[in-house]
Amino acid sequence: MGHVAQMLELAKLFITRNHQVSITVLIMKLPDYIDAVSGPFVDSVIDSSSSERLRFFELPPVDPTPEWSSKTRGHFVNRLVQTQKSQIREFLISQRGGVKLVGFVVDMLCTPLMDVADEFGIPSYVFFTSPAAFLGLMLHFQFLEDECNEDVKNCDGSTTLLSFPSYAYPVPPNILPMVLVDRDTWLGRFIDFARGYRKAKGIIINTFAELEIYALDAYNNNNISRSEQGPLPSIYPIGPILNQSKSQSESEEAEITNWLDEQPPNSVVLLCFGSQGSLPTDQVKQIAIALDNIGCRFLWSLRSPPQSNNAQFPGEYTSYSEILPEGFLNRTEKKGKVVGWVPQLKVLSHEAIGGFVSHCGWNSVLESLWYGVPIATWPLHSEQQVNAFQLVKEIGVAVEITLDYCERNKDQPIVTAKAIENGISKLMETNSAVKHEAKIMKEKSRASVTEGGSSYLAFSKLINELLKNAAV
Ligand SMILES: O=c1ccn([C@@H]2O[C@H](COP(=O)(O)OP(=O)(O)O[C@H]3O[C@H](CO)[C@@H](O)[C@H](O)[C@H]3O)[C@@H](O)[C@H]2O)c(=O)[nH]1
Repeated sequence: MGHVAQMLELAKLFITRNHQVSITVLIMKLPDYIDAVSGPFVDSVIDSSSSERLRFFELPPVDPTPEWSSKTRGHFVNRLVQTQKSQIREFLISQRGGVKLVGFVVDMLCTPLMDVADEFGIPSYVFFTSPAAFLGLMLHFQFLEDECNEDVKNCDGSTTLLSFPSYAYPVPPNILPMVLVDRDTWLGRFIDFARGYRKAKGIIINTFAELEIYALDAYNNNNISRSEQGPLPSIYPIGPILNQSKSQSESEEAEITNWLDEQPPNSVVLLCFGSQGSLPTDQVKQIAIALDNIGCRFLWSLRSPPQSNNAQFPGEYTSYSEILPEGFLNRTEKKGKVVGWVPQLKVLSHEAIGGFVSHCGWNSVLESLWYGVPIATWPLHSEQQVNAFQLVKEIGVAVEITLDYCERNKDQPIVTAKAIENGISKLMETNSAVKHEAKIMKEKSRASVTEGGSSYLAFSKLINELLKNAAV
């Protein structure tokens, strides 16, 4: 979701900002048992957004296959990429003699598809939906591999802090993304993605200059690369691009917003762990105990483990009493609400929200800062641990519940109710430094996309470059 929604928003931004450009979005839905959230979401976006200048082209899906499991995932992804390449090739052939194709924009995890654009002489641009600091780290992966960096190899056990050009502070090795540790399945693939970034004509990134000063300076000064690798492509920090699409019915949304309307300003803590975020039952219980003890108002988006297929989205329980401590829902009825999916952007915009316990997916971070809501970090997977670290140490808009809760260990440690209570109390303190910083970032994020702001200008530059491609 964190990639699909933003790609669609980027497409909309292109046609709003320029009247010459038109966009075709190529999209392939995955079988429901891999991803049941984005399929219905994409359908609703297609219905509401298609226009003469914004077309959607659905690539036929790869056969549903029994191959999908954590062991065979790599093989499945290879097959997926090969299928997509041949389908995109056919699509491009069908466009010959029609409009001039000025650019091919690929998601940050789809760069192998750039080969097809190369065959047709179309310049490729990468759309990077994670922070610029993480882009720097990805571009650094190859060195770590080449140098067989022992600290990184043993990062689960090591405590030696590691310096990376795109992070302002040395990084504890145990928070590095799983892909660096899982050498057999993922590292090679991520190094390949990063090779794609170097080959691209430009990297469009969903961040803004004022938020990631350190990482963007490191990139622009070419500190991330080695001289033999040549200069990096132009980078376009054009964010924040926010997920404006609706993924719920009016009545489902209203149930939540009506409840928020009844709460005092800045009194409610939102807990939401992203589109895929689910936690083990024991962990859910600890959160409930913390909320019970702390007595703070809360809105909790509670999703079940992905293997369950209960409700509209896998990841929702049919009954919360299955999992929550006895009597919890009754005891907290007046001050708390437990739901499945939340209309997150709308919720964050509500004056009742005073803080956000988040998995630190980058879109959630940008959405929170857009409304000046401070964050308590609870990263789960992907690059979320390093995002959390950056938010706490460098940007100063978040307090830490945990920085290293992750899927890396089979025996996942449970964060105790006490630690959760401490984190939420700090988050909800009035006049705290993180609240203040989040408010400042709200102003900066809005200024960046207003005419003349840093992201506005970066987007103008991108469009000008695309139009120059049209002239070639
Ligand atoms: O109940 C929910 C849950 C999620 N969302 C929306 O779904 C999106 C989630 O995006 P994000 O916060 O980035 O989380 P993920 O979907 O987990 O994003 C993936 O992609 C991100 C961008 O690359 C990475 O930063 C994350 O680590 C990776 O997990 C956001 O727009 C949310 O507003 C809702 O509206 N309601």
